[in-house]
Amino acid sequence: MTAQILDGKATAAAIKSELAERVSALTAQGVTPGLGTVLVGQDPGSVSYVGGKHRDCAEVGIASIREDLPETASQADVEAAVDRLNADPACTGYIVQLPLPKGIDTNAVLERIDPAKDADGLHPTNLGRLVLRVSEEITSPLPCTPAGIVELVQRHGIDLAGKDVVVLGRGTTVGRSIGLLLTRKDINATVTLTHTGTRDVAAHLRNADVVVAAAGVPGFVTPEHVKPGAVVLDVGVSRVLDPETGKARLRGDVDPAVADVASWISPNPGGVGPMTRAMLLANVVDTAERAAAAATTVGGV
Ligand SMILES: Nc1nc(=O)c2c([nH]1)NC[C@@H]1CN(c3ccc(C(=O)N[C@@H](CCC(=O)O)C(=O)O)cc3)C=[N+]21
Repeated sequence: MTAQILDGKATAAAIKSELAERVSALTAQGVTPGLGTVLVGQDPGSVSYVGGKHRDCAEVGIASIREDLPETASQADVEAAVDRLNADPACTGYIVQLPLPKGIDTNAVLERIDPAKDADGLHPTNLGRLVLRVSEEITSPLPCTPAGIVELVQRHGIDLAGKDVVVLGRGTTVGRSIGLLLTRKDINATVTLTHTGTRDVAAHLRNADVVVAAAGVPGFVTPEHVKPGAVVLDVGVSRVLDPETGKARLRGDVDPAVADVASWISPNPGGVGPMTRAMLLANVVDTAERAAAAATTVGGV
């Protein structure tokens, strides 16, 4: 068996064209959504992701605002950049690129983001809303990678209701939040979160209907780990040195041979990464639409 491909690139392109229409409608009302980014330092991965986000914005008509700070930036410098974006009416949503350099208190920075402008959905208020709302509609920004995974799977016609999902990794952007989304009543999956303290990760993996691999360990998930017919999402991104070329290349958490066992697999690159970026744009458009609606309500009836 060879798995079918969860095509993140094509799905993200479809979402971007839907968003471009909503951006046109907003622009016609005199509102231009604007994405801000705070980038501290010159980590090649972060520089490339942030660049990609601004290219995506240009594609759908979202304005871009950049705050690029040196590696040596202090806590106060980073917080001042956050304050500028909070105050800037041209910025309707923004992200602080993670990880921040050592010595910066990441949680203090994330908590300083105006929750109404939180394009990453990582502000405690927005994560808290996700905790509180199990069946009600969610009208606050969702964490981009979990939202992108759900969208990718659903747009390929896969139903997650009743499925056993095993998540690898307890990072902020994926592992710790995806269960909140997958266990909502409209999705209804059962979620097991595994991490470096889990006694027998392989045993959990072998029982999973769906694997979300976000451990950041290249090639961690092998064919022996995967139940035949399982759906496998490869979220991890590591840069590894290719011994043949001597150049760094991207490697996911999933051994490509898993495609012989799984029913569906997300390629990496070309899977969850482009979906994460599309969901970031969706959050920016959503927040801009809400801000426009609030402005109309205040001025009108
Ligand atoms: N505040 C914050 N929010 C994030 O969402 C965030 C972050 N910090 N820090 C780092 C991780 C990682 N991340 C990726 C996004 C897109 C791709 C992506 O589009 N990758 C392409 C390949 C890109 C390439 O070739 O370099 C792909 O998978 O096809 C990858 C990784 C977002 N993150």
